[in-house]
Amino acid sequence: MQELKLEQLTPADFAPFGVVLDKDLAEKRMINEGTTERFHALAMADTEAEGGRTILSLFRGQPRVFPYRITMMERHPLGSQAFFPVTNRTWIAVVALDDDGRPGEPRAFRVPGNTGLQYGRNIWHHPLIAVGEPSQFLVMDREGEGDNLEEIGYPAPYVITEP
Ligand SMILES: NC(=O)N[C@@H](O)C(=O)O
Ligand code: NI
Repeated sequence: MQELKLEQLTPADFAPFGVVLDKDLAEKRMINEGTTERFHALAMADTEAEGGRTILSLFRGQPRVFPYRITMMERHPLGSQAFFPVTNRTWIAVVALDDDGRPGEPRAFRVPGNTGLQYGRNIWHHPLIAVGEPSQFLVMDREGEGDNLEEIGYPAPYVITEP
């Protein structure tokens, strides 16, 4: 079993996999007579393939138990998937580039509780990894026809020793 080290998240490091949803990276607009700051267009959903449409859901993830084994990855061939934490708690994202139709070497990022991520369409990622306590996330992804979930196991598991 190979140890998967947690990396600090940077937009550049995450760029091959998707977009970091961070208000400080967004265009800020003052609206509503100056009473509201609009952090505009953190991401653009990519959900229209094969007649899909964008939906917004709420996930409540139970915390994973560590050491946590990464034994599989998934991807959504027809749409992007964005997670934004509602409960301000650090979480973990595990992603991988494609290697001839299978997930390549995974990378694990520690994500601050005030930061979200959008996985690009067809990007390998591990299902939600909540840490410490049940954690809620707004999730923007695709509803529609077609098979939008592909899951593949790793021949040998990776392990995240501690969050
Ligand atoms: N299954 C589901 O809706 N969630 C996963 O895609 C995930 O990435 O957590
Ligand atoms: Ni997913």
